[in-house]
Amino acid sequence: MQLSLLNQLRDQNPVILNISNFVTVQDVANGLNSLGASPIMSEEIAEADALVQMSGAVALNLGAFTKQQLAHIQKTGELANKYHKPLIVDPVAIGAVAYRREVAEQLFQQFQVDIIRGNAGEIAALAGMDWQAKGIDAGEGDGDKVTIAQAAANQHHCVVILSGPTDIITDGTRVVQVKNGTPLFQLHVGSGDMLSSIVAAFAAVSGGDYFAAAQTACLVFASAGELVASELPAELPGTFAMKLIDELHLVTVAEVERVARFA
Ligand SMILES: Nc1ncnc2c1ncn2[C@@H]1O[C@H](COP(=O)(O)OP(=O)(O)OP(=O)(O)O)[C@@H](O)[C@H]1O
Ligand SMILES: Cc1ncsc1CCO
Ligand SMILES: [Mg+2]
Repeated sequence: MQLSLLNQLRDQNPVILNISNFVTVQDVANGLNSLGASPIMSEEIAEADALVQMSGAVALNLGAFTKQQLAHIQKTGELANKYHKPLIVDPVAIGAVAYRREVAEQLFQQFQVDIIRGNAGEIAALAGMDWQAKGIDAGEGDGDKVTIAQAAANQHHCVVILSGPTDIITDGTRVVQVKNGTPLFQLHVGSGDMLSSIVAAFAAVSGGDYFAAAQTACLVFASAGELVASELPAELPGTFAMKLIDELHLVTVAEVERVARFA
């Protein structure tokens, strides 16, 4: 685990270009900003070239797009490849909506993604494995999640993060499991979207080691949430979300090391 990447991220303050969804865009921007990166969002294809060039990494969220926005998403992914910027995709709800899955598969033929971050329902869909996803949620399935994540990584030639109570990070061969977190994450819509953009921020400072970036991002984010939850007097989703933003700013390498549980 390369926790020194957290300090590098804060020192370098990389610009992270996000095509977000309209539901969680502000959480994504504030999560990145609070952690120590510099978010920029865009909905205009005419500025895509300039924005990709100035960015340290690009995060594409497939949460809620129109056909026009899809053209923008595709162009931005192609530009990330052209300018050799780390490219992260969050394939929201592709396990539940066939149209989204087809769109995602078409996009993955237009550009090479470096890291895909999704829940079990989304990653199972990518791997072509049986799973009952439910809307944006992971849903139910009895397949082995490590096998599913490895299959998705091998099929898409990238690092895959299958997030949930345990985050599984794999490049198809190597596997790391981050066991930190809190069920409160599930009570805040956009926890996954925040994680995906934070993965991009770590990728920006990783020197091309996307497996290390993905692990460290998962550990820092889940540990921050766990630290917040441990101080709350009850299950308070609104307070959790607010304090998570605070904790992303405050959390230190030493604090993450103290609570870290991974294998
Ligand atoms: N039951 C849980 N216990 C501990 N941590 C959890 C739990 N569920 C999710 N997490 C954490 O929540 C974060 C987001 O992952 P999750 O799999 O919920 O994303 P998601 O389903 O895409 O969320 P959304 O689409 O609602 O934003 C990760 O850091 C993950 O470790
Ligand atoms: C609720 C919701 N619907 C489309 S995107 C989104 C936020 C989670 O990505
Ligand atoms: Mg999600």
